[in-house]
Amino acid sequence: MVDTNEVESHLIERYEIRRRLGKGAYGIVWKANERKTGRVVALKKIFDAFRNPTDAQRTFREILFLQEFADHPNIIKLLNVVAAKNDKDIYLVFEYMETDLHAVIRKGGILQDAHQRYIMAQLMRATAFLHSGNVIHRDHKPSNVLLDSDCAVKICDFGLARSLSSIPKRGQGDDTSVPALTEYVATRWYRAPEILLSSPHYTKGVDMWSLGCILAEMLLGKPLFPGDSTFDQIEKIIRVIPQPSRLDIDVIGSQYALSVVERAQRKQRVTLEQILPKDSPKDGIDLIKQLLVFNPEKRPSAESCLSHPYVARFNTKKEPLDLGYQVIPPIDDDVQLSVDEYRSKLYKMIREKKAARDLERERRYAEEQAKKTKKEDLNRTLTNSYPESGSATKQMTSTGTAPVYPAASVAASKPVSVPAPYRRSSKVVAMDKGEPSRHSRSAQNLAPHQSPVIHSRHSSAPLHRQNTREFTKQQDRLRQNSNIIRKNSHSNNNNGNMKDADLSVTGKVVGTKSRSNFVRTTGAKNTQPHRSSSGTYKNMTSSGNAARNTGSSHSQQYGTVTAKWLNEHN
Ligand SMILES: Nc1ncnc2c1ncn2[C@@H]1O[C@H](COP(=O)(O)OP(=O)(O)OP(=O)(O)O)[C@@H](O)[C@H]1O
Repeated sequence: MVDTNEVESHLIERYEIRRRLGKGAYGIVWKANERKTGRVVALKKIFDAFRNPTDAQRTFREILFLQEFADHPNIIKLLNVVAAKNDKDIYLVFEYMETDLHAVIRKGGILQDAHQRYIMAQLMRATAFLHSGNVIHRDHKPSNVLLDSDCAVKICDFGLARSLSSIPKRGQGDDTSVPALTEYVATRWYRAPEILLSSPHYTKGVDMWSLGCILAEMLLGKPLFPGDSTFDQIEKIIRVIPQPSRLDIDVIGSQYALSVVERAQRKQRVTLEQILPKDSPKDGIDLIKQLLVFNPEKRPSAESCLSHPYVARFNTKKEPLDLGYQVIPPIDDDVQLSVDEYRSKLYKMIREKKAARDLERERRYAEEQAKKTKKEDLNRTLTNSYPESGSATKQMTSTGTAPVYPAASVAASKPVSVPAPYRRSSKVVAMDKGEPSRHSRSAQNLAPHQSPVIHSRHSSAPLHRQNTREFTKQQDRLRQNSNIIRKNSHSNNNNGNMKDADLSVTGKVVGTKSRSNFVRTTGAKNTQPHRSSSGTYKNMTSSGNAARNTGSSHSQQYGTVTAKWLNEHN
């Protein structure tokens, strides 16, 4: 049973809440139906979105970047933003996805080699798109990789994303004159060494590192570097990756790096091949090795990874890889504004974006209408050029009919064509009608550009499964898994209060006592590092932010190596 008290009445009027999908550090996500259209959506309620400047900044970033990157098929689409009446909470309406990569990996035995490659290819494409806008996601991890039954990937959770345009780069200006590049509180297991070592320089390489960890996790079936403290994390990394040279260490510009790395090097080394399953694909291991190198400058870009043999087969080149401009946030990321400023800037940005979108829709509609009219006129002209059809000259003069501009809402309801293999929504409709083609695909036997199907959520599609017995088993497993995940999620989250201890088995961390101090309790995922609700860059000099930390040294527990830590451990 869904506790609809958690959702305000003006939302209930628009959305029928079906069930809870997950609960993250910042809110709850439900599956819902938009009453007007019947469309299935995911409704995320961000509790107290403007509780303090740090949370307000996170909310601002999440919405800003989601809006900027909405046009990529591998990035979750934000359909709507609805403010709560209390002016505190905020509701984000997303397209719905069935599960996430963390849940699928944890279940085990579901992803075949082709699925893994296809997932990586999509992650690379999404990341290349973000990077083309000069933005880093900074929180790539399996639970932020949403999946559907076609194995289509959409990355979510942009709360930590950051534009590089506002980040000082080496050699530009005096490092002491810019705000300290501060603690980075993303999930520890996927965190690049330079972040762990408090480098003041962030590059797109931080995302590439996380992608290497995700690929290794898919092959291994569990996290590659499940560090239980910052130093343990560094140690686990250093014993596996190639030894960094002095230059590699210097490159990240961290004053702690050399001593910490030297200390970590005392641990017995182990190779990736020894850790990963024996039947791991060679090209997959090669890609991981390229991504998991100490020096961020030596990691390949997302775009160049798409030519790597591990993913090249799934590089469809159908959707844009280049945003075409750099995203420069209207607010400097290094300056923290007041809660009210963030709120009013956010609402203004949403209004402006909406107006721009409506205009763009009208423009596109007008363009289509003009094309249609031209085509019709041409047809008429051709028909009339036969003697019995009348005068061609007469027809020619009728071209150029002024397009009719429809209301934006009408234009908005026009279907958007999405290139294969991302035509999930149209395929879902087709499947109900018994479309045979895509679902008879075996994961091993794919032609270039074909997507492997994980499972179908439509039990009424037997046609597609006749010659894919093993696949059917997988599909059932995933479906069951999905049900278990959702069920457990529901039963475990029976109290909608973010402040109560809770565990969602969708693999999301859920809040305990307060959002600034939350822990996982049991299970593999539960030992994952915690994220502070501040979840963003935090100025180390800011006492306000420090106060939100967990009491002990937050940076030691979740963030980066500090001078204090070094003193205590050397
Ligand atoms: N569009 C969606 N469709 C289906 N499920 C979703 C969708 N968005 C989120 N979820 C589910 O809800 C979970 C929490 O979502 P999300 O990561 O956005 O929340 P969060 O509070 O920012 O999480 P975190 O604790 O990682 O910061 C996801 O892991 C996923 O299982």
